[in-house]
Amino acid sequence: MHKLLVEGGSRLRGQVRVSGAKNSAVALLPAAILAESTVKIEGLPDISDVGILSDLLREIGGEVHKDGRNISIDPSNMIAMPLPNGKVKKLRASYYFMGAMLGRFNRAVIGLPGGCHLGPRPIDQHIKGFEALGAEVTNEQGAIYLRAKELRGARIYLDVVSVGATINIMLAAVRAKGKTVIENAAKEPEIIDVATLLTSMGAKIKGAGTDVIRIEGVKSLSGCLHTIIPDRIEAGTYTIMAAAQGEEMIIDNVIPQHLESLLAKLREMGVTIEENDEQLYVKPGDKLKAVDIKTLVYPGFPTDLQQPFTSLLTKAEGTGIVTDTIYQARFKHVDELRRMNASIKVEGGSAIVSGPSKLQAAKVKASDLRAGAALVIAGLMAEGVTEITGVDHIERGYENITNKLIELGAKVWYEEMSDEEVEQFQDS
Ligand SMILES: CC(=O)N[C@H]1[C@@H](OP(=O)(O)OP(=O)(O)OC[C@H]2O[C@@H](n3ccc(=O)[nH]c3=O)[C@H](O)[C@@H]2O)O[C@H](CO)[C@@H](O)[C@@H]1O
Ligand SMILES: C=C(OP(=O)(O)O)C(=O)O
Repeated sequence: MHKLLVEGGSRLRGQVRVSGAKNSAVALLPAAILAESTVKIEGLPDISDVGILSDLLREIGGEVHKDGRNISIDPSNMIAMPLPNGKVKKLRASYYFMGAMLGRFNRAVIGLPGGCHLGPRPIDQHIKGFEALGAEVTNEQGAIYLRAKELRGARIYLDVVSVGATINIMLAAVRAKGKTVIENAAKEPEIIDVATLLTSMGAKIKGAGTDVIRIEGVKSLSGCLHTIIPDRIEAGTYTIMAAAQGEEMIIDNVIPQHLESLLAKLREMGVTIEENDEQLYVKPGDKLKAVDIKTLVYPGFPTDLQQPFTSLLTKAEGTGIVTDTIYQARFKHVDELRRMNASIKVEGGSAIVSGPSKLQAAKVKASDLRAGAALVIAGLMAEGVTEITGVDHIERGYENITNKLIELGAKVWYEEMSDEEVEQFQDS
């Protein structure tokens, strides 16, 4: 087991290239189950979630060949193999095997998903959708059993706007008989990306990216070639880093429109940001001004950037209030930032950050993926060498973060943890 060390103080400069979007990749891979010939996806991020999903596709009989960032998946010999345990528990997106396998085989057995612990993460809306399409769904000893004689299109109103439920219902509905309408659908760019792949496979989908998605079921889907969109959360993380500790930075391979809510907030703080088609140029002002943020569904401020943004606020002058309306308990990073001398309290579902604080290095733990990103940003700003454990969370979503940071002039490296440190980590 290793830990990540971050020596604070270096100013970052230069260019960083953003990888393919994790939250697209993790849906595009299971979507390939629905095809009858080879699906090729280009530009995948090299992260552990992608590795695990590729293994799961192999477990059910897929022929998966990975060549750097490109993958080819031949689903023709796949079978409805139950996946009640094991790797499915390691990530959130294994739930997409439910929709995709149901869509292809009319049945599936999938263990309840893992992923970041952000408070309760129910999947009732996914199940509501599968049932509306005609599946019988039971939870037996922590695994979801889905069975249908035949899937039939339906009108489904989501009680909660959910990225996962929207995509999962799309996956199950594209080969169902007749028309499906998903109302109150999520509008995240990753949903459009998945709909684009499915459409290239022959699916009939209208309205992805709006809150009403209409799907006309087709009998079969074929292989295709798809290029993934850039990761707006990775891009946002480096943009926040640039605001926190950059001299001048270019964030490359970005769709700036995907980050409007973040860019607006950074500009309000006094950060200079210029945009072109694929890049952001970021230069922090002499002083940063505190702002409030409230996370919302897309195109609102993304919950996945809330934790990194909280680290940035410790450097700003004044008080900033961070409210997460998607995951009210997504504040595990706050205790760790306080160990680093940040002045933050959590009150009534908001974190109140008073700045500026001179951060000090400390031994801290990444409790989840974006908490890890928040601690890396804090470590870059802090005096001394910050030691971050829980690195596997960070590796779920950030490709090659150390190399990318070193290229920007940061001093970061991995070290093997001692037996005593591993024990302490496991007990904490
Ligand atoms: C793999 C993936 O894409 N993960 C993203 C996805 O997670 P995920 O798809 O799990 O998140 P959702 O959009 O489903 O969750 C949004 C909100 O709806 C609630 N909810 C969701 C489903 C459900 O059946 N019932 C229910 O109550 C959740 O508890 C949460 O409060 O969107 C989140 C919100 O943008 C991001 O933080 C995650 O990075
Ligand atoms: C919460 C996240 O991921 P997941 O849904 O995969 O746990 C995230 O990407 O910030």
